[in-house]
Amino acid sequence: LCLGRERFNLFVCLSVCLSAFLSVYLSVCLLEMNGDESGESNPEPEEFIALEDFTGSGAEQLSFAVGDRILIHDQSCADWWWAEVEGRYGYVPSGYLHHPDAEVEDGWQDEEYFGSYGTLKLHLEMLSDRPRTETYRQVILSNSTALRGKVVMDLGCGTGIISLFCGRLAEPAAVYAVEASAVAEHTERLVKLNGCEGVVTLFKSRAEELNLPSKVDVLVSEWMGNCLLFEFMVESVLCVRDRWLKEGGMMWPSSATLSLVPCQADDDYSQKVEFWENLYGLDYSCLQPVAQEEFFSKPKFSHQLKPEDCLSTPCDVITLDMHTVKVSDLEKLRGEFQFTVERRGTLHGFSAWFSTFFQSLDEGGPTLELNTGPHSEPTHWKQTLFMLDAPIPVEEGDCVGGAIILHRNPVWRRHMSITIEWRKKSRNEAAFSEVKSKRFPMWR
Ligand SMILES: N=C(N)NCC[C@H]1O[C@@H](n2cnc3c(N)ncnc32)[C@H](O)[C@@H]1O
Repeated sequence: LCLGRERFNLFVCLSVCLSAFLSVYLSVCLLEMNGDESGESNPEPEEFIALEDFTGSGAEQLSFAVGDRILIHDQSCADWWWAEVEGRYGYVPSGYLHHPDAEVEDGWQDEEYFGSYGTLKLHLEMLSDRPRTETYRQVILSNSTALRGKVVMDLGCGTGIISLFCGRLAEPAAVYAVEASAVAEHTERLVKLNGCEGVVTLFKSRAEELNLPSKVDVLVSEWMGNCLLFEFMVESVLCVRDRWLKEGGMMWPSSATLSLVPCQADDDYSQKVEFWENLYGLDYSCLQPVAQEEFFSKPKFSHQLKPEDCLSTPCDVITLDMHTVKVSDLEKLRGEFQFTVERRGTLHGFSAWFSTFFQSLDEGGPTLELNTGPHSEPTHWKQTLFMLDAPIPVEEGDCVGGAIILHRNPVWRRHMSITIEWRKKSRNEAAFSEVKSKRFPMWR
């Protein structure tokens, strides 16, 4: 009986503890569930990055620019989230936002990027570009004496032509030729075929992952993309500069500028927009806005700007000093401009191009320049055309002011968007028009 009583007491004890545990557990679950529904479970807002500019409509929606940090307070609705941007509250479209921790399979798209350089196609285009290739040859030739005994790195050497110029036209102590794509297989043979194996060492590697025998005196690279920065290979150049260039070492190019000019583009406008006005006697004009969006929402690469289509004297809007510019500077670059229109015409848009400059290793020696603008011998880059949505008639003496903003894509790291802001003041008016702007993704 005694044993029975003890067992009974034990049973009662256990069941009381168990029911206490269950009621605590259930209340915690309920709290958590309730918390999620009312959104109170995450009192801390989550930070997202804006992938695109967004202009909100009405008081309820927030406007923001690509790259802005957006605090999200409530994601209960799928498409519109309650957000805060710099102290302002409102709804934002969730599709425009990217969570910094979300895995992007490969923001650098390296497989696709280096794959594109693994065959001869792009190297043929670059090597066929005489102004480009001859400029680098002249840089090596005019610095051949000063290069004696120096250690040079050729970053992104491709088939190795700049390294071979060094080996054949100068007497450097060593040339480190660095190439990450499959074209490096051919570079090895080219170095031997041209008798440079004694001085040129090939590194088949991404430059950022290099382990070199020594630092270098000169870092030479042909890294420029459309609109100067597209591909953002320049980031690799700056990372290698910071890691492997000796104090006081030389960067070739030493500096780079982006130039801009307001321009006419009659052919582009007539072939892409006016074309729809009267088609075999039929009215297709309702397609003009569709054509505008399809053909003019992105920049036009390889545009051949004719000098007579320039409405003003071009101006340099952005300059990079390759010895001092930082990778973080590349996130957002802004350049202002103020053009005086030099002849009556139609402002269809703006054209951009770049120049690179190569300081001499000799004190006081000549700086060499590769200019890809409309007044120089055409290169494979040609120029980039940014078409506005509506042509603007202009007269001599009118003023076109504004800014160009290069915004690096926070997710797709080889891409950027270029926003052009502009306003016009006719020669007989005192005030400028309101500022208009258009954003051109290149390409994301
Ligand atoms: N726009 C250009 N001038 N592109 C040239 C790019 C050349 O450099 C190579 N390249 C680009 N980035 C890198 C890098 N980080 N490491 C090594 N090679 C590179 C690329 O494979 C191609 O051969």
